Amino acid sequence: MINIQRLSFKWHSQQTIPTLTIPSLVIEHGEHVFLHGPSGSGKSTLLSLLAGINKPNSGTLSVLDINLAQLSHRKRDAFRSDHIGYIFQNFNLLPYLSPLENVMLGCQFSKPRQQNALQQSDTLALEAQRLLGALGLSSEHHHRSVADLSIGQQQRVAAARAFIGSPELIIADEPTSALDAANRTAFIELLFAQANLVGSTLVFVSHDENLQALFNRSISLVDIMEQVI
Ligand SMILES: Nc1ncnc2c1ncn2[C@@H]1O[C@H](COP(=O)(O)OP(=O)(O)OP(=O)(O)O)[C@@H](O)[C@H]1O
Repeated sequence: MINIQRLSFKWHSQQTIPTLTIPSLVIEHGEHVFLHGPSGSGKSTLLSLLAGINKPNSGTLSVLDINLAQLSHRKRDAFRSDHIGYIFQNFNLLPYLSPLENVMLGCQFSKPRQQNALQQSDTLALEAQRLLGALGLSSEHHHRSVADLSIGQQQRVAAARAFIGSPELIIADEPTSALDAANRTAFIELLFAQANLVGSTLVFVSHDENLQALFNRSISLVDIMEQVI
C-alpha cells in the first residue's frame, strides 16, 4: 500500500538538516498503523507527504504503486481525492454546511468515490446518513449546523467524510486529542470497524501511547528516521 525508499524532505531549501530522512518504510494493505513520536519530530509532515500535499525532495514515496514524488501538483490532488480519506486534527469541517453536506463533500471531487458510495446506497445523501449512523451520530444531528455539534460529534462527521466512497487509505492526524480515554477507545474501535468493512489501510497519528495496544502495528518515527549529523 505504502512504500517509501530513501526519502528526504526539507520545508525550505536553505535547511541544513532535512525535516525527514526515512531510509525505508513499507505499510501493507489493510494494516492499522499507530504512528508516534515527540512533538516536532515530523509526524504531520510525513502525513502531508503520504497524502500528496507536499512532495519529497528525493527518494520514492509510492501509495498504491504510484510514485507520488513523480506526479504534478494537480495529479497528486486528483490521486488524494480518489484514494485517500483524511481526518484532520481540527476536523476542517465547513461550518455553513450541515453534517450531511460535509460528509458528501468527501466524494464531491472524485467520480470513483461517488461510484463506490452509490454501490452502498441509492443516493450520496443516503450513504452519508448511513456512515454518520455507523460512526455514532444519530439522525437528529444530521441536518443541524456543524457549529452546534460537540467535539466528539464533529469528529464523527470528519470520520464519515473520510470514509465516504471507501478510499483505500485513511489518514488520521491526532483526531482524538480532545476526547476522554473511554471515548477515544470507542471512537478508534468504530474507525477500525469501518476500515475493516472495506479493507482500508489506516495510518493514525497520536501522542497518546496508551492507544498503541489497539493497533496491529506501531511505528516510532524517531526509530525509522536515519540520523543525519
Ligand atoms: N508548513 C511548514 N513550514 C515550515 N516548517 C514546518 C511546517 N510545518 C512543520 N514545519 C516544521 O517541521 C518540523 C516537524 O513538524 P511536524 O508538525 O511535522 O511535527 P509533529 O511531529 O507532527 O509535531 P506535533 O506532534 O507537535 O504536531 C518542525 O520543526 C516544524 O517547525
